[in-house]
Amino acid sequence: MNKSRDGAGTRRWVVKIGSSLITNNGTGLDRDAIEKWVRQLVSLQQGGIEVVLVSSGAVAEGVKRLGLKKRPREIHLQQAAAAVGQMGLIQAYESCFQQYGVHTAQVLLTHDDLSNRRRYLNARSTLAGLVGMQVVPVINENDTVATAELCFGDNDTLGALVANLLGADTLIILTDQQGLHEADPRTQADAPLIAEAMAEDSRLLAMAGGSGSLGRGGMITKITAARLAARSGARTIIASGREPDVLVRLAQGESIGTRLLPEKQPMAARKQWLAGHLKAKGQLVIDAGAVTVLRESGRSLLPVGVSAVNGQFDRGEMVVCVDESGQEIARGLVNYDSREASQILRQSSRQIEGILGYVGDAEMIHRDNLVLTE
Ligand SMILES: Nc1ncnc2c1ncn2[C@@H]1O[C@H](COP(=O)(O)OP(=O)(O)O)[C@@H](O)[C@H]1O
Ligand SMILES: N[C@@H](CCC(=O)OP(=O)(O)O)C(=O)O
Repeated sequence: MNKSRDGAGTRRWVVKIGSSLITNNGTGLDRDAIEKWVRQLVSLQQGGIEVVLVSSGAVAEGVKRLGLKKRPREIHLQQAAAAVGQMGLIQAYESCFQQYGVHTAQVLLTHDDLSNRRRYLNARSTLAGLVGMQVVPVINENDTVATAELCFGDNDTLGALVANLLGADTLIILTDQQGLHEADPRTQADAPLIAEAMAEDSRLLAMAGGSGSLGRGGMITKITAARLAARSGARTIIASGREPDVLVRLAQGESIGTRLLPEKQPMAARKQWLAGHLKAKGQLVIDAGAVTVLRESGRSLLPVGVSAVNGQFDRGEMVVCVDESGQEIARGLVNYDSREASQILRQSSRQIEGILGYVGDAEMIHRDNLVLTE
């Protein structure tokens, strides 16, 4: 088996910690448990794995801080509790990571942030910048602005969308059960654990029940998240966050919990997603040198290779790259809007700042966001 599929050689992991797990019997945060996960996350990072954390717990901590008896039913009060509790959640992670000299960054996202093309690229660049500097992003849903229609509804989905965004190879969902069982262990204690399945396996959803009292998604959203993560080639592991050294052991390739596998490897899947799911908004005409570089070396498209810009598009939208005879060569997510692209075409990347007045990306389209037309 490919090493990167088996834990030890894996490069980028999104680890999601659920509400049911992070609370101490429903009363605020379980700081001892947070300490343990942080120690493991630092050890993964030291082992060369880029780590991004998606953590729930804001509402649970807010409920405790506000002295409420239980999670309020009204959405606006849940949002208020989340705003209060997020302070404690971030404080807990920040202080634990600081013991190891590791910086953390608070990132609050909504679904809208990741479906809007410009914000998608911005979120991607910021998160990639953070992990590149060995900072651990601690992501949560932006509950203050996420309304019922807009919100992720659960952080499992958020974890999967972040895995898509960053091209992560693994999404780990830590929860309060050993993994996905053939039936909800709360109602059927002896239901066997599923060790491995394809994320798309249609039998899985029938096994999943709803959430416990604290979480929102239950197993249904974890399976849906695994399917979403698989679209960009990430495998998902659902495991118990109470299992000693669970993250470290997973990184060593130990089989713990439930593995839900994608059909395709990350890069192939991401490119298929790019090619198939987005509508092209404009066109870049590229010169013969750029055609060769794209086709033969798989490199990024630089402004210097662009000879004309057709149509109107925003940063982050899909554009088609054609050669000077109009034949399609590739398509990809463009780093500049059509007005900026027209200003910097045929220019070297070093000149972008002088022309636009700010430092943007060196590439017109980064190679990770570019798909060659067959
Ligand atoms: N088939 C299943 N296997 C395991 N757990 C299940 C299953 N169906 C439903 N569940 C429930 O899902 C819960 C975990 O989901 P949830 O409460 O949303 O957790 P989290 O807050 O970690 O996301 C478990 O406590 C369990 O009772
Ligand atoms: N943003 C909320 C999300 C909670 C949530 O959906 O939790 P989970 O059951 O872990 O998917 C919080 O931090 O409390």
